[in-house]
Amino acid sequence: DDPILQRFQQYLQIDTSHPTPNYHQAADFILSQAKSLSLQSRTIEFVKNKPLILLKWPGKNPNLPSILLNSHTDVVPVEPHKWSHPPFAGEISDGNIFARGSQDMKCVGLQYLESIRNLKASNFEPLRTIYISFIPDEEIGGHDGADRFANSEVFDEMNVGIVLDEGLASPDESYRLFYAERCPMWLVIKAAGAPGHGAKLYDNTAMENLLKSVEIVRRFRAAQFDLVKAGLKEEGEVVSVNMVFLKAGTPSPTGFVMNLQPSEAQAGFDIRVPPIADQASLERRIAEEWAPASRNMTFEFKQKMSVYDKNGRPILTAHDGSNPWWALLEGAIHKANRKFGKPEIFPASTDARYFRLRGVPAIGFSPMANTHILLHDHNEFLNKEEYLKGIEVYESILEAFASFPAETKKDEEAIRDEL
Ligand code: MET
Ligand SMILES: [Zn+2]
Ligand SMILES: [Zn+2]
Repeated sequence: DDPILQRFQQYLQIDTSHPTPNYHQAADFILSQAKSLSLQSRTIEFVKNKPLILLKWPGKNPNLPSILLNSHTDVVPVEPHKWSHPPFAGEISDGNIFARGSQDMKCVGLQYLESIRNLKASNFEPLRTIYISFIPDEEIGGHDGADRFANSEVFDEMNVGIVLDEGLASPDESYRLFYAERCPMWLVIKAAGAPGHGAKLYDNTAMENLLKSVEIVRRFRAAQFDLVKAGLKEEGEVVSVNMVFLKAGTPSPTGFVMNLQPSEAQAGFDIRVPPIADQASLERRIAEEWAPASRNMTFEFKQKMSVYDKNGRPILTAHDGSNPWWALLEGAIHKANRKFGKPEIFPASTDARYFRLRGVPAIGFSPMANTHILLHDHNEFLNKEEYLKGIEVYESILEAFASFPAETKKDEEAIRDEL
């Protein structure tokens, strides 16, 4: 009956899973929390019925670039019957809190707020303004969420100097820190071919055309995976390709027509491309080898983002001496008696890329050590001690970030503009 855990459970109990996330209920909950914390709040609907909640804790020097703590309110769907605990109850069993979103990423959203609650209770006053955003639609690409937000006047006026966004759990004792992420390319390839009798052997059927491609894609996948298995590359440094659907056949009332070779077949792939990869050559490979017109194939992208910014530079956040926030973050984690690994490229995708694209440094971090990676999996859970420890860690981070005096280039510019 710890009120901190009860608040986390309350948030987890709101079903914000796609395709029908209950965003309004989540918004009401966040707003009630903001009220209890005396934070300023506003609700912005860049797209109707997709509220974004923006909270603000004003700093003593409002001219300094601010800190943005970002999280998404939506979660991926569940197959409830495959869960050992109901996915929207937030039940605690053996000290583990079970729910969709317990790792990805309702934990982080509420840890931000709980750390602010503690800092306020200790009379901490931030030098820099702290914003906390709760954003819709991350799990379906962020187009009506972070993309709109990062490109809005609201965002410009916030003068954000650093964004914190989600990371990944770590099975060992070291937290993981992310300076970049792979970009999604969701590819559908389609094969066409002459239909015919199920008993006839002939060339150029849709199924054969598709399977040749699937074989080629699988070879590429294996080669990339081998680099990781051999320890030559990290997970986030290779191109991942996974087949996520196969669709073909002529439906019948009892299943599929068995003596007819279909005239169309398609397959879908979730591809993730690191910012250090040659995306253009991958696209050529897709057009020439994975879906060649010569084999009666076509392709389309359901989602595609460039790994480069408008100047052709890979989208990443500096993690060397040129980015003082990185050292501050490491120092703050250290001060909270936790360890961290070397900077990584996030293997999936997050909203952070939209902020990085605007030239704002963004670090991916979810304070979950000693934790199985269960995001998007059945029985997602987070240990309650680990959750509580994360709150402490954010206190340490916010103390460091919000007290950071004017030393970055952007700070100097802000102060010069003011004079
Ligand atoms: N965060 C989700 C993922 O990585 C959605 C990203 S949008 C393509 O799958
Ligand atoms: Zn997430
Ligand atoms: Zn996710």
